[in-house]
Amino acid sequence: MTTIKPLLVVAAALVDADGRVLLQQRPPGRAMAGLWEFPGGKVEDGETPEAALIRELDEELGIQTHASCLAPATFASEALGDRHLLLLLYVCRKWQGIAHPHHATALQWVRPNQMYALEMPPADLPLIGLLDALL
Ligand SMILES: Nc1nc2c([nH]c(=O)n2[C@@H]2O[C@H](COP(=O)(O)OP(=O)(O)OP(=O)(O)O)[C@@H](O)[C@H]2O)c(=O)[nH]1
Repeated sequence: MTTIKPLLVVAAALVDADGRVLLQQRPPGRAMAGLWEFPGGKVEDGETPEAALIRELDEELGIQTHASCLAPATFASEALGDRHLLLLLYVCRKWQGIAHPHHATALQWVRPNQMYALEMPPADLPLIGLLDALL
């Protein structure tokens, strides 16, 4: 029997005062290059999901937030190569600093209904309608 190891990833829908959400574009030379994704990344051993997301937001965007500002919103479950991706999506409306693309090719602020026109990872597609209904 094949054993499938889950891959735990956390990501944030950072929402601004106008209800727009921050997406970042994956850089060239990596899996899913050019696609637009929510900032975040893998949860490392010994980390809580919230600590991982706070770390990733600082590393990727240079913004700081707190676990109390991360509201669990929804999740995605999708085959990813020989792993199975479980992506926990949080909504965050409060942070310090201005987001800059430290790793991404570009950033953009979009309303959820504008995401349908963007190329996003397959796991993210079911999240669009859920975010649209939630925000
Ligand atoms: N951050 C983020 N990752 C996503 C999204 N959707 C999605 O399928 N993923 C996948 O979840 C994993 C995120 O981990 P990561 O960003 O640390 O992984 P990576 O492969 O880019 O970096 P690595 O060099 O650390 O392995 C990637 O396989 C990525 O393709 C999303 O909206 N945001």
